[in-house]
Amino acid sequence: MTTATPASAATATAEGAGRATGPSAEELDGTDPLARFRDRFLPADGVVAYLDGNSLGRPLRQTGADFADVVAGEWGTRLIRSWDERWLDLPLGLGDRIAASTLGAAPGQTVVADSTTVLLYKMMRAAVAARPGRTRILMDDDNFPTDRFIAEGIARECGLELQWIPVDKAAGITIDLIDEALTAASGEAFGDRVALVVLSHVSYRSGHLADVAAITARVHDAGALVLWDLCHSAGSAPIELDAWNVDIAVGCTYKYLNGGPGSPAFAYVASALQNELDQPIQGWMGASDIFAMAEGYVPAKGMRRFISGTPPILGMLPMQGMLELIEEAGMPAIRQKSIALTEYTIRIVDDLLTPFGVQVASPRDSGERGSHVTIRHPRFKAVTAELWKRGIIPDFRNPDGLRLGLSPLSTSFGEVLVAVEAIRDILADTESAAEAGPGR
Ligand SMILES: Cc1ncc(COP(=O)(O)O)c(C=O)c1O
Ligand SMILES: Nc1ccccc1C(=O)C[C@H](N)C(=O)O
Repeated sequence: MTTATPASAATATAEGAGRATGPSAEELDGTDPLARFRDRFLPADGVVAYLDGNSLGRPLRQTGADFADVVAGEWGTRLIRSWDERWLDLPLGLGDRIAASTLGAAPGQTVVADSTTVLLYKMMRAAVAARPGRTRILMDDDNFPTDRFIAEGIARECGLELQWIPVDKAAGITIDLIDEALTAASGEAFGDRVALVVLSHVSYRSGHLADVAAITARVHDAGALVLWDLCHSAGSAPIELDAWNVDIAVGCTYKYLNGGPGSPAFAYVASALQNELDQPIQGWMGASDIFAMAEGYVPAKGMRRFISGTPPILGMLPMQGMLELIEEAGMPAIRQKSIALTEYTIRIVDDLLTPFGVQVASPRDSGERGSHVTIRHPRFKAVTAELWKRGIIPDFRNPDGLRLGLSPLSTSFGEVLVAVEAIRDILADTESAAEAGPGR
């Protein structure tokens, strides 16, 4: 790694923001077929560039009015009657809508409920119980903390072993890694100790996009179930859960589905598997006859059984507005814009930041990349703090990763340029790291 002097950095600047090697941000914004959608989001005072939609998507302009309508109407006027008229069916109806527009899944396999964490718990517990006699959960060691922590807890609770799959930082989760892990978990037959494999479609750290179809097929060769975490792909990358033969998937709705802070998550269970899975938080809303007030729990047939208690109806509102935008734009165009944004980001990072020793941690092949680009530098914790002061909002992930989250419907190429130029300026200005700022 070579660290440039400010003088060589200035040379990079003089070359311009990638203009030598491709179209400028202005040109890209000018020809962006999805540019019109940006105006549908609420402007944020003092924010110059918002590059954290992979953590919290922006609200739509219409969201405030949508809330006011529901407070006055469905809640304020229809009151308790709204449960029968709409709300009881909303977790499944909205699930079907997310499934159709973003998950490549037929109706009746997706539900909206709980937080991602709670759904991960319910689904992992149900899955391991459906493979009795198998004693291992496999998970990549770079998975998001909540996934890892939930698996640790379930392993302890159920007397199972948690086998970590060591992720190759350069290549992400590959079929070879899965093969090796399943082979290591073989007794009489390939992978026969494994009950469940849990992986993320897009890595929260590096942005690697996993080959879900191929990996799922290999897990099935071992007779195990697979659970995919779709938090970083739902709404930004193509997903074909039915065609890929996925068993179970869970994802959050506050990133690229713009559901707002704490909006409920979704879970998908392939129809053939649904009645085989018994989830551990057996509340009345997932029972076969909700209002029977029965003595004992009998799970509902189908996806309703994965609901536990009263669903957070208000938290489901903003994502409904966002789904309209997604349906209007279509996932193929959204993916195209996502690729254009990440390609542009990598191009100008190469141009402007490589002279400072910045490295691109995300894959360079668009086919292997989700919708954020992670760049690395030892001083990025302090740089992120300074960016936030200037109204430029990416995020920082320990130990040295700065993530540039690119939301296809709300992010402009101009925002990326402003952010990367600011990173260059801060790196040029600061000699040493200041241990401060938002770090997680
Ligand atoms: C891959 C992944 N899983 C899970 C979560 C979060 O779970 P929860 O929505 O319960 O906080 C996140 C982000 O917060 C994530 O990136
Ligand atoms: N839900 C949050 C609440 C507070 C701060 C961050 C988050 C995130 O979503 C983090 C994200 N999952 C990540 O990939 O780091």
